[in-house]
Amino acid sequence: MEGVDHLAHERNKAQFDVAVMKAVWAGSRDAYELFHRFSRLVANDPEMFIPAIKAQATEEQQKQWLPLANKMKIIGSYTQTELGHGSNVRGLETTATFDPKTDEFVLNSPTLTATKWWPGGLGKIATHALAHARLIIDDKDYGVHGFLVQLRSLDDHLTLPGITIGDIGMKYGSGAYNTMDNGSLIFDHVRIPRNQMLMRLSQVTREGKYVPSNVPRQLSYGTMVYVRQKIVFDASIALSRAVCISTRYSAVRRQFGSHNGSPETQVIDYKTQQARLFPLLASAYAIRFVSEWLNSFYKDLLQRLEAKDFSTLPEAHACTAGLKSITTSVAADGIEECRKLCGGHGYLTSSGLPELSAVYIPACTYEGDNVVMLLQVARYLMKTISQLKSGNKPVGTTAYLGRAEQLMQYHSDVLRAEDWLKPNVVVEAFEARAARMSMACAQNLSKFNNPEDGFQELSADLVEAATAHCQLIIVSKFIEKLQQDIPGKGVKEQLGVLRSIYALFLLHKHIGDFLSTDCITPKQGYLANEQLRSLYSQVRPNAIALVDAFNYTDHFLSSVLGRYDGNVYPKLYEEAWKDPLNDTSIPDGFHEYVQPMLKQPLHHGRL
Ligand SMILES: CCCCC/C=C\C/C=C\C/C=C\C/C=C\CCCC(=O)SCCNC(=O)CCNC(=O)[C@H](O)C(C)(C)COP(=O)(O)OP(=O)(O)OC[C@H]1O[C@@H](n2cnc3c(N)ncnc32)[C@H](O)[C@@H]1OP(=O)(O)O
Ligand SMILES: Cc1cc2nc3c(=O)[nH]c(=O)nc-3n(C[C@H](O)[C@H](O)[C@H](O)COP(=O)(O)OP(=O)(O)OC[C@H]3O[C@@H](n4cnc5c(N)ncnc54)[C@H](O)[C@@H]3O)c2cc1C
Repeated sequence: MEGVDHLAHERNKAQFDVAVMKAVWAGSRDAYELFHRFSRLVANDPEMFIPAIKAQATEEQQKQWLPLANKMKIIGSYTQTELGHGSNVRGLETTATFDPKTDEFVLNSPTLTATKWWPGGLGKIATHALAHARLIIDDKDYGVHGFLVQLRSLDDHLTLPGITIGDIGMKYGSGAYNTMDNGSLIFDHVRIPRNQMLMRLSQVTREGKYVPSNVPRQLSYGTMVYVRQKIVFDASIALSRAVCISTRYSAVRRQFGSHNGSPETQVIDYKTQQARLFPLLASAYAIRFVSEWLNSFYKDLLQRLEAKDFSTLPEAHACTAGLKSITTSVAADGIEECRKLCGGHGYLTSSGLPELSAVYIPACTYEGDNVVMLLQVARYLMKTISQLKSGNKPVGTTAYLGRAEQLMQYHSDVLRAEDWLKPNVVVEAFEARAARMSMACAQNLSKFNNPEDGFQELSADLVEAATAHCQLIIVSKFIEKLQQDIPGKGVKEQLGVLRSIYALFLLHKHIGDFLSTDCITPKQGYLANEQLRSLYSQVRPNAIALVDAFNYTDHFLSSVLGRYDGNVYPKLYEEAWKDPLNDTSIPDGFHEYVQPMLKQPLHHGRL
């Protein structure tokens, strides 16, 4: 019935202050501004064009271009990827050749594979591109740099001479990503003034002299680092949306278990449902907290860069690349799991889950393919280990590698299931697993004469070691979050349950790593799983309140299964009748195509 809260009985079970949990989830205000930018972003993506100008343009260039971009007087596209290269930025083929006679750069797409391909906004709407091209001066190739190129007239929006632009066509399913005009672009000797090369990091003088950057060349990749840390926050939004829908529906849905006319069992009470759903609930909170930490780490990096302090740049790259990879994979797989947790109705568009999945899953690819990103983390870990011998003391997220020798001797001292609730016990196990996996890779790498051959040969193991490292970061940041002062009845306790679920679920899922590295015994692994089951029972009465704390409106969730009031069946039915197919009883085409078949005379009893 309208106006009745069908989940009130669930909400009354909450053992914590939901208002406080809402505040803990919301975290810093800018997270929500970001979210609203994200919802605009899928329709357009000036959000990369502007950060890129800030990162790569001189003050003077920023003064010229930022006001135009901020006021949408020009619409920009971050135009880096090509038909033939996306991951390998240093392999991009578009050229920007300096012409000293006219003090211009000539942009050209020398091959088909040099066609710019995928940039958001490029297909129909962008008037300007921040195009990444190989700087060529006197036939010398100086590598990839950024250039501002006008693509379309600001009067009639027609493409300018030498510019061929198109949309790259429909993408995965009918998802909302098809509202994004990812485009293609071919340059045919397009001339731009020299001052439209972004020259904050390196310059080209009027005489055509190349002035190399006096800061790490990787700063030119700064926008990607910025977006990757944003994407981690985005993963917490996407996963929490799906978890909210599937948790509420799991409390509404009843199937089997009726005795003597009693109501059937709520599917949320099945242990298998809990074992699939509650780790995702815990992961949503874990990703949110690690995104908060990463954002503050990134802001600290920016301050350091202002002071020409590049000391945390390598770690920032490794953390943004690795956490982007891990969290988008967890979120994408989690959204699909949430669809399955809703049974048949999860496959309806009106559940909101197919659309969420279709829009979200490219996050595993854009801003860096997830495997390529983990390989970057692996490079960083191997480099960190190689420097141990020279006495280099790792700090920050690799500090545990400074204790590698000790961790190589580690054996968990867990005796009882509840020992796994102790944060230090969990962190030690995760540190030992990550350290041993990385040390084993380093050990194997040392057997190769050519380190690059070794890296390629061992890349699958290296990806697993990088994954273990990133999972350790997320577990550690969840633990650190709970060391903060968090008010509110039962809030910290509930978050503690989620923290333990997150960690022990990972331990159970990756039990092979923990056993093969001899960090824990099979018995200790068994106790962890025992503890996990007990934790699910502790979350159960709070599940609805924990997803209410995401504070999502029904409009935002756009899901009949995830409605706040749990009034699912009438709304499912109502939603179905909105389908145009139900405007008529007899479907189009029946009389032309189906009825003649039905009317065919029977021959000897056969059609
Ligand atoms: C924008 C969002 C704003 C807010 C919006 C709201 C919410 C946001 C949420 C989500 C966003 C939503 C939607 C976004 C939608 C679409 C956006 C997608 C747009 C794109 O999709 S846009 C193209 C992205 N396309 C890539 O993502 C290419 C990936 N490919 C690379 O990134 C490089 O190709 C790499 C790194 C693989 C190899 O690069 P390479 O060959 O040059 O380097 P190499 O491996 O040789 O390493 C040499 C030394 O450089 C260091 N190093 C490398 N990279 C560094 C970095 N970034 N910072 C610092 N150091 C770095 C290494 O660690 C090493 O260090 P060392 O020497 O010490 O070992
Ligand atoms: C929805 C969407 C929006 C996008 N928006 C933009 C945008 O606005 N601007 C822009 O410039 N680009 C954009 N892109 C492009 C995106 O950044 C690239 O697709 C992404 O970086 C992956 O590169 P790729 O396509 O070359 O993948 P590839 O690298 O070709 O990946 C193919 C396979 O090769 C593997 N692989 C590649 N290299 C290695 C290696 N060294 N070792 C092991 N395995 C490897 C990968 O893991 C993957 O399995 C967008 C893409 C999508 C899907």
